[in-house]
Order: sequence, then C-alpha cells, then structure tokens
Amino acid sequence: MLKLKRLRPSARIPANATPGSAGYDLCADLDSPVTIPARRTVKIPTGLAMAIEPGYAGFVFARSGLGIKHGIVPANCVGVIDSDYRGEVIVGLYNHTDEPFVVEPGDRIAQLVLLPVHTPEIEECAELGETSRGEGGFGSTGR
Ligand SMILES: O=c1ccn([C@H]2C[C@H](O)[C@@H](COP(=O)(O)OP(=O)(O)OP(=O)(O)O)O2)c(=O)[nH]1
Repeated sequence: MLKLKRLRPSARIPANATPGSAGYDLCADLDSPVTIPARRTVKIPTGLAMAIEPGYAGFVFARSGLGIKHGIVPANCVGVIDSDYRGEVIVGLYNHTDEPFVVEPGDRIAQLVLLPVHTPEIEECAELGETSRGEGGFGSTGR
C-alpha cells in the first residue's frame, strides 16, 4: 500500500498502476500556469506527501513525452523520495530548450516509480575481491 496525503484539496492522487505499468503519474498542483524559462529550473509542487514502506524508495523519473518531445525533465535527473520523508513531493523541472515552457495546473509532469532499496552497513576494507572485469570500465569493452 502506498499512503498518500493531499496537502491541498486541488492535489491529484494518481490512478492505481495497471498491470505492466511501472510508474504513477505526478501532477502539477498549481493555481495558475507556471512558465519555465529557457535553460532554467522551476520547482513544481505536487500537493502530495507520502509514506513509502520501509525498504523501498520513490524515484521521480521524467515522462518520456515531456522529456523527448519538449526537453522538460527533472533537474536532478532522478529525484529520490526517502521512505521517511513526509514533506511535499516537489518536482524540479528543467527546460533544456531555448523557448519558455508553460506548465498548466494538473499537467502530468513526472512519474513516480517505487523500487526496493538495499541499505547494508558500510564496511571499509583494503581488498575488494577479484573479478574478471577488474578496474576496466568507461568503454573498456569497446563500442
Ligand atoms: O526530486 C525530489 C527529490 C527529493 N525530494 C524530497 C524527498 C526526499 O526524501 C527529500 C530529500 O531528498 P535528497 O536526499 O535527494 O536531498 P538532499 O539534497 O540530499 O537533502 P537532505 O539533506 O534533505 O537529504 O526531498 C523531492 O520532493 N523531490
């Protein structure tokens, strides 16, 4: 169960996920349209707070239409919503284009994906254990 709390009556509770869908749409909780200037970030409120079950976290991803067609994506790439966070979920949207972009009240601005997270105790050590990859990375296997 994902517990959601409306912080304002206008906030939109996302529809339940359908089989096969990974994300819950997050909507802009605005009184009036907000403009994201070119190459700028604007924090868009969702009007929602949530209690994610311990052992999980929420990840705020771009919607592909908004990102690919309009260049509007979360400024922090992917927002992380901690399970103990009880404040409002905010989506910082960045406008990658040279034109202003208008967000209308109720627009679906991002999607929330809930994923299990592993948070083991940290152990500092001198040896990490051998692997066939070793330190190879950053294109070491070619294109
Ligand atoms: O896109 C985002 C990212 C985060 N948050 C909220 C939920 C999250 O649990 C909290 C803290 O986020 P994060 O840990 O990424 O922030 P920080 O910059 O490390 O600050 P803090 O010191 O508050 O952890 O802010 C959002 O509402 N939207």
